[in-house]
Amino acid sequence: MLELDGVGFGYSPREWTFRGVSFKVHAGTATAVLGPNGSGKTTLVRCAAGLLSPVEGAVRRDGDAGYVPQAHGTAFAYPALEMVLMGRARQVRFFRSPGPADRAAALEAMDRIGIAELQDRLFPTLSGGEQQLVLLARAIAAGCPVLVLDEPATGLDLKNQARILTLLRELCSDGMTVLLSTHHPDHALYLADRVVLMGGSGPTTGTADEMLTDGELSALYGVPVSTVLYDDGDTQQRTIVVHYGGR
Ligand SMILES: Nc1ncnc2c1ncn2[C@@H]1O[C@H](COP(=O)(O)OP(=O)(O)OP(=O)(O)O)[C@@H](O)[C@H]1O
Repeated sequence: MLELDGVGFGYSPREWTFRGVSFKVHAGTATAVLGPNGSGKTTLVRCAAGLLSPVEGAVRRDGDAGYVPQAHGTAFAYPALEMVLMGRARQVRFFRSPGPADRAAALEAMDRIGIAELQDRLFPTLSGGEQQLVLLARAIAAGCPVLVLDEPATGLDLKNQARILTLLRELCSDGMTVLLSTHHPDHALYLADRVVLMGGSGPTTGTADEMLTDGELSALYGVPVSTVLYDDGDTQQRTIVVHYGGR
């Protein structure tokens, strides 16, 4: 479980990035944070993960949160497996090196995401999408009950986006609490029970079904958006169509 209660944050004393954010993510469910560039999604998920302290309000979690940042360059040329092993830091006692169980957990996480073959590659030599997958494996290897992800699909090709969405659904089925920010309303429609919409007149929360409507999405992004149904195996799934304008 992850709960935000009246959370407000500002990078400077006189300016709020957002105020009054309240929502609860139950174990076994996912909540998606959506909004335009600069609306405060990264700031909000960093508050939720405990990486930023709210100026007001409270964040409550069942336990530690695994955090997946947007892929970023690092000065340290560690092999990918060592990057994933860093996720095990909580399990490794002071002055000890990671043991066989930690290596097994790291490899299992890489295998689950389908990137075991990258284990010996130096992290900075990986593509942006491959780095993103390694950072996800690191958070999964940590074994935390709460997973917070900042735009996890950014830089991923369509197959890897599908792989991550399927994996996140599986993790929810395993009982994990998932909060993610995303620029993909279709990913929120696929994955999330509830959404937080940033921007406009301030953050609003509700179920994905009631919030992700043509009207709300068009207003949120300032461009006409329609939701449409498609057959996805045995189920019908909603996705979005953006009206770019005819030529
Ligand atoms: N370290 C910082 N110091 C000062 N202002 C910051 C800092 N980080 C972000 N901001 C500002 O806070 C606001 C929210 O930024 P944030 O990165 O949370 O938005 P976002 O919705 O994640 O954006 P994007 O979709 O572009 O990634 C922006 O106006 C940004 O310029």
